Amino acid sequence: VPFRGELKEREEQLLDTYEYVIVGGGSSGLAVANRLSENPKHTVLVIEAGLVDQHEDNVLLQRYLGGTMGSKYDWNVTTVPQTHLADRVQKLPIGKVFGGSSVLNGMMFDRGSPADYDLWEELGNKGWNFKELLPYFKKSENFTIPSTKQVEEFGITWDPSVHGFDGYINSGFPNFIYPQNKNFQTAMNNMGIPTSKDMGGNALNHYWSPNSIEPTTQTRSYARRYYDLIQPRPNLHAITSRQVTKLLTKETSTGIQVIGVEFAESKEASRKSVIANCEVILAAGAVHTPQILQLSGIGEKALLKRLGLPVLIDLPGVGQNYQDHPFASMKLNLANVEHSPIDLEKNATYDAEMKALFYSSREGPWTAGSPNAVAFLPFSTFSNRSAEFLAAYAAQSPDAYLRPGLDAKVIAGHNAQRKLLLAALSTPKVATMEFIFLSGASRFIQTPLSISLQHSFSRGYIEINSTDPFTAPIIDFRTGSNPVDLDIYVEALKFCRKIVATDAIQILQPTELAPGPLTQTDGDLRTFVENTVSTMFHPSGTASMMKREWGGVVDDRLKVYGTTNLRIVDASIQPLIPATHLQATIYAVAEKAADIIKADQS
Ligand SMILES: Cc1cc2nc3c(=O)[nH]c(=O)nc-3n(C[C@H](O)[C@H](O)[C@H](O)COP(=O)(O)OP(=O)(O)OC[C@H]3O[C@@H](n4cnc5c(N)ncnc54)[C@H](O)[C@@H]3O)c2cc1C
Repeated sequence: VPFRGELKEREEQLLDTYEYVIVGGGSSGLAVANRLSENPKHTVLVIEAGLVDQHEDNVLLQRYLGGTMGSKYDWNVTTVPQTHLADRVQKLPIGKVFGGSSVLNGMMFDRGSPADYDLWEELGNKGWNFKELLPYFKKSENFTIPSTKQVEEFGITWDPSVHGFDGYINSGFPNFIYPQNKNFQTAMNNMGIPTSKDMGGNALNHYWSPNSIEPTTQTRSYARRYYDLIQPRPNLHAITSRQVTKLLTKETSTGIQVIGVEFAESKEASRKSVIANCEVILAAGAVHTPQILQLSGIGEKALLKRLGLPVLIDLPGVGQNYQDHPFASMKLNLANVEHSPIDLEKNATYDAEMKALFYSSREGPWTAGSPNAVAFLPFSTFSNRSAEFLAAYAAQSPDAYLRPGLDAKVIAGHNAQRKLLLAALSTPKVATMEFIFLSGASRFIQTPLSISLQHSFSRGYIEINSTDPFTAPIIDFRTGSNPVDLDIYVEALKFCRKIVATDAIQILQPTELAPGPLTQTDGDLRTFVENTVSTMFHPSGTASMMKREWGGVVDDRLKVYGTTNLRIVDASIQPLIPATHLQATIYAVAEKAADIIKADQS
């Protein structure tokens, strides 16, 4: 697909000034760039640090899902050793490529429950609730209804009123779904857990999760479509392989004005700059947006002073409130399944046959890879000790397990979050854990039944440790720093065993490989969790939309406090991570952000 905006190769081809300069051509950045450049009078520049993908198989095909992690399209960053996870260092794949993490992601395309987004409004952000986000979920989406065969075989249902049908990102089910996914649904239903008609308006209990997949080619549908599919727009420019190194600012009577950005091709290359007449928009993702702010003198005063940076705006919340969905797995061998994705790796003849099938008809296992069978369960659904665990959180003092030395404002914000979370998690309206049946997905390990805590009380951070923009910031998830978080995994693992014990799964002849039959006590299961939990790749929350006195970084117009014209539109702004995979929410937020920016301009 040819580029429809103008992709520039050299700085000399850029204009000196643009109306809008967007930092980061990732999932949110390309969506916002598209919408802002709809007005031909508005010149828009996207600056992206990474390369442009070449439609390689490991980018486009579900068969090779996960194959870009660790590649040249990944920032390849790691955390500091995680104290509460047996001191393990964690890899954090994030996209360094035009399209950002949407190029790398696992293609699950779902939403949180309405109550998840309503929490954002309850935190004081007017207009940020599910009802007001729904039109933007729809605007970003082009949903393909399931085939008659899938409806008949799997009983997939859907609600057209919650989907969009002409947005840029395709969503739908792959042409092939492994039959054993149905066993997971039956197991859930037999345990009294219903199947949601459609996760779009009710992402709770068991549901069939769509993928971000293009229906005709059965390939990845990703943020590049916001760029590739538009008619030529001479007012939309993009430059890649250029890293923004800092914001250029000036003080005005109404606050700090960001007049442009500085960028460079490499650490050694000379710094270039470009001017923004209207606004600079940060879309660099939850790791790099706080890094850019801190490098530019916007962040916690003590940090900036320690590094000898000017303190333009003392905003202690920058880089704090890091949230993710930590992830653990029970591994199973299923002796009685016809096929699982691991067979593609193990059996070259079978793989070749399935490849031929894919290229002749876009059918078969090469179209599958991303999970479709999931359950997002409220706490009391999977544990009869939910009240006890929530009481344990409630009994903690607000700062008990936060990072030592945190600013009082950030602690106050966390306290506000925990009060809302404690109320929400005691209802059936918000999920505490995701359970994913990966027999139809993972091609690397034997069928995992994965679990992921959706609303950790632990909080991590992103913090520069150098004034060199080419040095990665410190990434500390602080997973499990609140011990109750890890205790909940033990409950979830025990529930996994109940799922496995159902007739619907027993018929598949499962053998538990990990944690394994010898790991039975709560203490041993907890040790297993500490030794195996990793990230689900959902960094968020590090420049949160919250009140300034709560450590917020942006207001509900997504404007950075203390600035006149700096917005943030990426995963950093989510004050509380919703119980879902993040991409659909990222696109919806970006669509809404574009409308906010347009409205404030006129
Ligand atoms: C491996 C993986 C699997 C995932 N699986 C799923 C899934 O199955 N389903 C789902 O819903 N979500 C999934 N996610 C999460 C989802 O893809 C992300 O939450 C989302 O894409 C983040 O969007 P963003 O706009 O915040 O950041 P990104 O899309 O990461 O965009 C940020 C962009 O900014 C660029 N950038 C950063 N710093 C600079 C700088 N200084 N100068 C210029 N450019 C810069 C980056 O290179 C990048 O292109 C996954 C993510 C990963 C990494």
